Amino acid sequence: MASVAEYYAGKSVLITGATGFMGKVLVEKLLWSCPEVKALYILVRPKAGQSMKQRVSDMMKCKLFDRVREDNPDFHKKIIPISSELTQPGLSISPEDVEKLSACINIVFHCAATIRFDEPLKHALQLNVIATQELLSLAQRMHHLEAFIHISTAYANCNRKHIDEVIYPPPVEPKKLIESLEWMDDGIVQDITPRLIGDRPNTYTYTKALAEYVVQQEQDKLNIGIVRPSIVGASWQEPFPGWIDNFNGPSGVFIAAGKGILRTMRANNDAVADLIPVDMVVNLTLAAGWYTDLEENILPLSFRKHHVISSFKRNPLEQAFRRPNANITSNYLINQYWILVSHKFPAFIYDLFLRLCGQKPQMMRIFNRLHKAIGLLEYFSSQDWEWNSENMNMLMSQLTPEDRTAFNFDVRQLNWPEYIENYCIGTKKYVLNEDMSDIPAARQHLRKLRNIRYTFNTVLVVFIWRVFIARSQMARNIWYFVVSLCFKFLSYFRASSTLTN
Ligand SMILES: CCCCCCCCCCCCCCCC(=O)SCCNC(=O)CCNC(=O)[C@H](O)C(C)(C)COP(=O)(O)OP(=O)(O)OC[C@H]1O[C@@H](n2cnc3c(N)ncnc32)[C@H](O)[C@@H]1OP(=O)(O)O
Ligand SMILES: NC(=O)C1=CN([C@@H]2O[C@H](COP(=O)(O)OP(=O)(O)OC[C@H]3O[C@@H](n4cnc5c(N)ncnc54)[C@H](OP(=O)(O)O)[C@@H]3O)[C@@H](O)[C@H]2O)C=CC1
Repeated sequence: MASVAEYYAGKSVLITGATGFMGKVLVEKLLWSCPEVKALYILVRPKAGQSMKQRVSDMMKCKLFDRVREDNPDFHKKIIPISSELTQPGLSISPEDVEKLSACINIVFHCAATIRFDEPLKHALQLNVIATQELLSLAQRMHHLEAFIHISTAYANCNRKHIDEVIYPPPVEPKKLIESLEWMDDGIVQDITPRLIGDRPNTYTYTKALAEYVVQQEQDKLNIGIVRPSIVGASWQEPFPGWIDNFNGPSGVFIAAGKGILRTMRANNDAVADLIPVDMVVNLTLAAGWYTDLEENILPLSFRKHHVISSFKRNPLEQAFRRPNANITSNYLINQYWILVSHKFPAFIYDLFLRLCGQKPQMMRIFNRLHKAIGLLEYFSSQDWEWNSENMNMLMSQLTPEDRTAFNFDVRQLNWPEYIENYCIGTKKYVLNEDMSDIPAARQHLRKLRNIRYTFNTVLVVFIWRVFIARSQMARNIWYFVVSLCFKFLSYFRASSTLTN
């Protein structure tokens, strides 16, 4: 059997979602590790006033492509953008482009999706399900297609506790749902969405489950592979440690914790996050494409510990609101208590301070957004799942020793503390665009915050003393009782230590 790089040599690959987080890393890795790949056709839409060409050209200037650029300054010649809006009929690909793709594509990687948890059902269905159907129809017209790899999510079946490497029956027949939603206006769809998604937490996981079923329906006609990554995080090693470019999933949580905004979160302490580095997911995806005869190919990975706070204390973010420190609890009431004491109260005080300085209050607004985001993630951080991963182990065993290094997806090799440290540094450098040379100033800022906290606590104690103790006889009695008890304990301790000596 050919090595992975040999397999991709001379092949034309079609990628959807290439401008996204995972798509970019996939494009880079293909160019780097499979330099003989013939062409990468990427489906791109114009966005935010930028033309498709401009977007692709900006993407290729990104630091992510540094090593590829150094190795081959003409690498962009292999990337062929195809204009496509996936929510439009026929994916709005021109007839000429359809012809071109039908004639040359060997492998399809379908990464595009809406991953928002609050996406209206109609839109999530349009992009995650209908567009997948359209892409499968296009794939069937491709004369030389060898594999169709669909990126799903390990949470597509999160309504189950144990998830096997199978496609479960869909919650509803996708065709029927599409037909019924067609005539409904957005208001009605919004009203019935909770009933439709049932025991799934959001439209994302619901539509991803439907998409898997839609893909499976074509398994007799195409070589299908489905990859189910769990929570995709910053890169582990490639192209360099810590690459991340968005606030999704854990990244937003990490940043909020690093900025000292997030001080409490509801999570199951025994199963913090099923995190997997993006480069491992990409390696796995490329290996899945190489192993084309596979019927289903479902590959979840998991992670349980976080070292976020200590990492941010070593490498602080600029202008933190408070010192990083987060309480993780599975208890609803304790969490609500900390939200009040550590989120809302400091936000209120800070906004009051801003108002007094004649500025616009902003902290409450930031916390409201944070609570919305954390609330949406809570379902995933508070539960534990068991995933079967036999196919992943089997795939690993099929790789040559060289490929096991070049396309490594063995999560056991990860040094998690080191990975999380690089992840946190990555959020600082690539998401927030902060300079590493500012770290001494950021540390100084944290020291200042610590001193402010000490001063604040002292003032608070004196205040409580004045208000509650100094004015009430009963409080004074309790206070004297506590002090005398401490005094007696100290005397006893001193006497007994003298006796021992
Ligand atoms: C202490 C250690 C604990 C460790 C413990 C970790 C446990 C961590 C468990 C995670 C568990 C995940 C499980 C995923 C499982 C999948 O399958 S991964 C798929 C992941 N998908 C996501 O994560 C998407 C979730 N995000 C969303 O749905 C939406 O962003 C939200 C949360 C509803 C917010 O929507 P919104 O209010 O409309 O805001 P949005 O338009 O997204 O963003 C507005 C702006 O704020 C920025 N922004 C977004 N989020 C943030 C943020 N958190 N902070 C600052 N700015 C932000 C955006 O970049 C954007 O900037 P502009 O582009 O406007 O300049
Ligand atoms: N991130 C994660 O933690 C996880 C992700 N996944 C799956 O991995 C895949 C990739 O996720 P990720 O890279 O994080 O997502 P991103 O949101 O970063 O990327 C989504 C991609 O889809 C494209 N896209 C969205 N809407 C359209 C449209 N209407 N027409 C054309 N293209 C469109 C986006 O293009 P544009 O730039 O134009 O918006 C972008 O390239 C998804 O299928 C997701 O379900 C699975 C598990 C976890």
